[in-house]
Amino acid sequence: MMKVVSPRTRSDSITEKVFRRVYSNFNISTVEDEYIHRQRSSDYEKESRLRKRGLEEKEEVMEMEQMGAERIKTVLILMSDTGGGHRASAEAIRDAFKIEFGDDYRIIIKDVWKEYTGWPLNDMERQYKFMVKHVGLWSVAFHGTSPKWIHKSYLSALAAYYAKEIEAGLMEYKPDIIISVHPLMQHIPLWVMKWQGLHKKVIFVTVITDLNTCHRTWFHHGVSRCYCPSKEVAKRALVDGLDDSQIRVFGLPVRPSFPRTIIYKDELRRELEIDLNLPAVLLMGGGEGMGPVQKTALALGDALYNSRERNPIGQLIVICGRNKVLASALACHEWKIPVKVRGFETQMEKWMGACDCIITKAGPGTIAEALICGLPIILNDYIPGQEKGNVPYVVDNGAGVFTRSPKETAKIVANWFSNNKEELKKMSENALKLAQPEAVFDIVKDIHHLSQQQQQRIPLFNDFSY
Ligand SMILES: CCCCC/C=C\C/C=C\CCCCCCCC(=O)OC[C@H](CO[C@@H]1O[C@H](CO)[C@H](O)[C@H](O)[C@H]1O)OC(=O)CCCCCCC/C=C\C/C=C\CCCCC
Ligand SMILES: O=c1ccn([C@@H]2O[C@H](COP(=O)(O)OP(=O)(O)O)[C@@H](O)[C@H]2O)c(=O)[nH]1
Repeated sequence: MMKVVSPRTRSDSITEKVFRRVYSNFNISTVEDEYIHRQRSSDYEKESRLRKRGLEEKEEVMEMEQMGAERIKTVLILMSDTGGGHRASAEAIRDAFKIEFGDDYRIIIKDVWKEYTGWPLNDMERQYKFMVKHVGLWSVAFHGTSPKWIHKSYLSALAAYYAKEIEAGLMEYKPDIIISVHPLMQHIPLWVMKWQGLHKKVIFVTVITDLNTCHRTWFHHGVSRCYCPSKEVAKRALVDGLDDSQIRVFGLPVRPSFPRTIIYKDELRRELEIDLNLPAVLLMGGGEGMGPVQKTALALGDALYNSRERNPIGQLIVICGRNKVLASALACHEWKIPVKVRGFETQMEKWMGACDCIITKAGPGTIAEALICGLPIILNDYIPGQEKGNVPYVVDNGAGVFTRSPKETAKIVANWFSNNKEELKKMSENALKLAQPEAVFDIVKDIHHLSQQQQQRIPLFNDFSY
């Protein structure tokens, strides 16, 4: 069913603009029609090209295939700084590729939305921050966009509107492999690739960075692989219609510096100038320093001080991430116990390795890292929707507890550091059992395997297609 609109009827409304873009790009009315049309014509062109070339060219292809085996592959990782977790996972994948395959892969981490598109896609960070501050609003947006028809129509309109810009972004990097580590980076690039006839040549995989109650936009049927961090997420992927063959469960990708750093607590404490003898609690709130960090720090300042004996029973490290207001408020406070207040840290494995337990909102990245370091976790907050399921993931596996009360949190830590060291030890063991330190290596090895299979099927696409 084609609906062609005459240019004379065009107005400046957003809807019209979207359709105008679609028509002017492809001279066709609907997105679905566009797929079919583009696909058919590209298949037809491909077939006739192959027929024309004949045997002579087959030999040429074989020669190029041998050269291609040595060609450096380009991997484009799509992420957005909505929270700190997506970037951390992207960096983890980049570092693991480097460790496993040296210079065989060129890794580019990009927020293509920010660099190549306009509003609202290029402004997601700011809008997301606003929404999660007003949790009710985020909850409505998260659950309201869960039905497929809602998010698909919204995202397809954006894809059509920004098709040229995103195409330009892809052309600039000419990726052999695209890895999305963000829930909103499946549909649009896959549509654009389909329009270009690249979807069979470029490997597209999704690496999910939510541990349990993730948004349905993560599950796109057109991906070669959907890497799920847990069985719970894999079940959701199956229910959403992904095929078993697309799903792999390796764990959430954590920067290799976590599993590969040999941790000597004393050495780390010396390096970070932390007291060697007092137990230490790490307090944080994701990359943005979210959640009840300030109130909890103050409550810990009281609870970890033994006023009868006039000495501290523990020490506190607060990592405020990018929250400068929080960092300066805490730095001004007068503490009775040893306290370190830090901003955004790039070597989180060292801070975690130097501490005995952690208090954090239920961010999946921080949870996965803390598990690798064997840190018992007190979860003190979660973002509705994607982080809600992380609470039972930790608590039901005996790796931590959940409480929203800063006083209760401080009491638990004081208890762990004085009378209840056994519980702390048990939880640390459970955390290590739940940890998946090899996940990121398993993921990159599987992608490498996919890439080798692809090369056998469609040799050297990069030399023909871009
Ligand atoms: C019927 C009522 C619907 C009302 C909504 C109307 C319009 C859309 C407005 C908002 C879109 C809301 C998007 C919801 C889908 C989000 C999927 C999701 O899980 O997002 C999570 C990420 C953040 O990542 C998480 O961060 C956590 C920590 O902070 C943690 O680390 C976790 O692991 C991470 O997964 O959220 C986003 O990226 C949201 C960006 C939302 C930007 C909102 C502003 C709109 C701007 C652009 C719109 C672009 C796309 C919207 C697509 C809508 C369809 C899904
Ligand atoms: O100063 C900081 C604070 C946080 N992080 C990292 O940011 C990520 C936070 O991800 P998470 O999923 O926990 O929460 P988000 O920030 O996405 O809400 C984790 O990898 C943290 O180690 C970091 O590198 N430095």
